[in-house]
Amino acid sequence: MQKGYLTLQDGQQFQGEASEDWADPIEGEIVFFTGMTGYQEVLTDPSYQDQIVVFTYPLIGNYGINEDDFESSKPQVKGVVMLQCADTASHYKATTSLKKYLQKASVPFLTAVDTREVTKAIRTGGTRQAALATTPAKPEGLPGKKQIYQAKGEKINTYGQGTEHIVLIDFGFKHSILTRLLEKGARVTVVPFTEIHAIDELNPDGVVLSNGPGDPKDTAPFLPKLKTVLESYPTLGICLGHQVIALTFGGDTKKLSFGHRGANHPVKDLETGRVFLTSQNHNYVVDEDSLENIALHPCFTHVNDQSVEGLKHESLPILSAQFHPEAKPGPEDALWLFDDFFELVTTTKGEKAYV
Ligand SMILES: NC(=O)CC[C@H](N)C(=O)O
Repeated sequence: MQKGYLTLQDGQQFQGEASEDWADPIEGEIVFFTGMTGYQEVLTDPSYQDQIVVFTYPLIGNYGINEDDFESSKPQVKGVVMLQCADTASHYKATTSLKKYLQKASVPFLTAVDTREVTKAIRTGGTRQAALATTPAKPEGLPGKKQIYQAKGEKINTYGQGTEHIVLIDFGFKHSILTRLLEKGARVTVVPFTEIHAIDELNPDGVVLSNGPGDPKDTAPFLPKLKTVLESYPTLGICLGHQVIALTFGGDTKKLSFGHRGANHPVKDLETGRVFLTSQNHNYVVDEDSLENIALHPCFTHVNDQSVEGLKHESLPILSAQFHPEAKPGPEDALWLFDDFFELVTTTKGEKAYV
């Protein structure tokens, strides 16, 4: 068993055991996820691209990896830090163990790390650059700078046969968003955000802006076209998609110190006062002060830190959520957001009033 080291940008170091057949140091932005389960969805969610994920739950991997819970075709994380990782996959659906899955995909991981201490360090000093290596090594890169999703070369694809035609703009979408839209009976065309100019030819009944990695402000070159899309079709924005909607209408985003990543984040609906639990994974939030003189208004807020969790447009059929209504991993308490969106789609269908 070879030793492994996690070193944070400020020099704090944590020792553990390194995964086999791995020698090259890696660097990434270190973040922590607090859910007890859901590691497969986390590892394959493109929003985690280039990040090193620390799982705060002490035992990870006990139900293995299955064929149903992939959010994309491969692990997207740069590295993984755990206290204990199960060698055996104890679930009837498991097709491989977590360790074998990560090793096969050449994703380095550390075990036997005091993940509680690492999490405290991230909570105190914030999300930042870190290195994983088999010898003590300080990260060289700049803290937290990631690129938005590299969608180059990806094609426009249509799924399902439904009557409502939804265009899902892909900033690095989770498969479960597509699945939820198909479950609602939609026909869904996935369009890489770099191909957003093609949207009008597709004549959609509604548009969904997906989640995705990186700083939402890096989408700036696409915002002028996005504005015409938002003014033309009922739209639902999820996570990065929500942040991008705010930016399009002149709002601003800011970075949280250590983000929200877990499966039990309480969110309040400002209209009804109702609180529901949500699945979350983000570093950035919409800056509430930036919304004062624009046509978007907060409709949901985070109960723990009062950050903006959702927006509604005052006259256009636009709805957005910072949390993940599709869940995966996490509670399905907010699935109704898709119903609200489809209501916007069906009530405005055929109306050319704002087209
Ligand atoms: N899940 C997401 O879409 C994340 C959005 C953005 N990359 C953030 O970290 O805030």
